[in-house]
Amino acid sequence: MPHDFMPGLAGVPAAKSAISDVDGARGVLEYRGIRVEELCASSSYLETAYLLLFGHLPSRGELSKWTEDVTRHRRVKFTIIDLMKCLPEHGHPMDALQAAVAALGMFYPGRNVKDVENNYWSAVRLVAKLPTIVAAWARLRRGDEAIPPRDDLEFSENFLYMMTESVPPAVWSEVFDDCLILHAEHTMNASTFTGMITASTLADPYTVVASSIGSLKGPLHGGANEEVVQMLKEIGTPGHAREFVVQRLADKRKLMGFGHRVYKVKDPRAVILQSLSVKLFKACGSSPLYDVAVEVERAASEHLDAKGIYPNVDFYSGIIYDKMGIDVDLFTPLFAMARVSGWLAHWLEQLHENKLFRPDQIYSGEHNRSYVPLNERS
Ligand SMILES: CC(=O)SCCNC(=O)CCNC(=O)[C@H](O)C(C)(C)COP(=O)(O)OP(=O)(O)OC[C@H]1O[C@@H](n2cnc3c(N)ncnc32)[C@H](O)[C@@H]1OP(=O)(O)O
Ligand SMILES: O=C([O-])CC(=O)C(=O)O
Repeated sequence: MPHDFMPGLAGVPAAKSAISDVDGARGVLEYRGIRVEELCASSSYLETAYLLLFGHLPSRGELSKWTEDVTRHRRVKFTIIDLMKCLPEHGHPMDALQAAVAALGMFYPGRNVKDVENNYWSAVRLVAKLPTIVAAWARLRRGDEAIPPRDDLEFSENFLYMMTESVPPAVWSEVFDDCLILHAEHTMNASTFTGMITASTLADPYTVVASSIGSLKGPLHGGANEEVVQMLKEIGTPGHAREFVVQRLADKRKLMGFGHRVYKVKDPRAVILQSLSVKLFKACGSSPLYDVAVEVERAASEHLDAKGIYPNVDFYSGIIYDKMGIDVDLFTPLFAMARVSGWLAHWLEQLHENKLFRPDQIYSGEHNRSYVPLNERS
């Protein structure tokens, strides 16, 4: 049967899902029907992860069990830390994260994905351990020891503590937790789709998440948050922003952190992240990067608004992380440790009615050619 070819599968539904929804024309993002603005105002990352994974807001008892389960599984085995110590310290943190997550799967039973109880514990472990791995790598590569998690600290507070060995100011944890909520899920994006393809073979969840991490790394997807801050640093001052934007577009190069396959207005997450950065600056002083970013957005709007290209989730997030002193190449791992709940939600959803992903192709090569022996080839 002939099919229309849609490059990048643009607009082609690849799954039915009740996890999240994007209205790209109005700039609305909902998780399980609840707008992200409301979740940032009232929920926590861990509660939102539960909502994504299990489909409903937890009762008090469910939330306390989930929080306790995740908290008790934050530690990673010393052999994982030893493995990370063997990786080259100049390597990209996304590669270290991918390797560590793939290795995690060798320690835990995950192969029988029909075992619902085991799937629950796999989700607990992955949500719990990714931050520990990210923070451990941030320290190990500088020659410092990894800091073990503290059970008395909440999820985001504990992550920032493991990065620095000091308990962060409350506003940092609040802002960071909202960042995690905003990065937790986003319908059929490339890394989620990658994970679903892997999951469709009934591979274990560690392998699913490791493959999603690989996909998130690329600069057209999660890797853009790192490139945005590099771009803002290169621009240097707000006064240079307009000239930079004009030149970049004249060179037919993309502005990082702008544009989206689905949103044709400013990404609602960029709107919230921008206000979160202002909240952070009120508490601990501004960032020159923010002033540059605002000018880039203003200059870009003169050229890109007409094409429906606006800031996406990656545009303002890095400014927040940079202000917290987090290294630029760790920004995409932060994205991954939030998105793991979305990846796993799609994994669990797909297991209910799994069908192996095996799309078709349109062959554009030749047929019936003869093999030419090596000594007869020109
Ligand atoms: C978490 C996330 O994944 S959010 C996305 C993060 N990625 C980035 O920020 C990287 C920069 N942005 C992009 O590369 C793109 O906007 C994408 C890949 C995100 C989505 O784009 P697609 O739907 O594939 O559209 P595509 O890349 O084909 O662009 C369509 C047109 O808009 C232009 N365009 C898209 N994004 C940008 C941009 N950031 N800057 C300038 N022009 C752009 C393209 O040049 C193209 O123009 P043309 O029609 O004149 O050739
Ligand atoms: O939906 C997409 O294509 C990319 C994105 O914004 C995300 O994954 O958060």
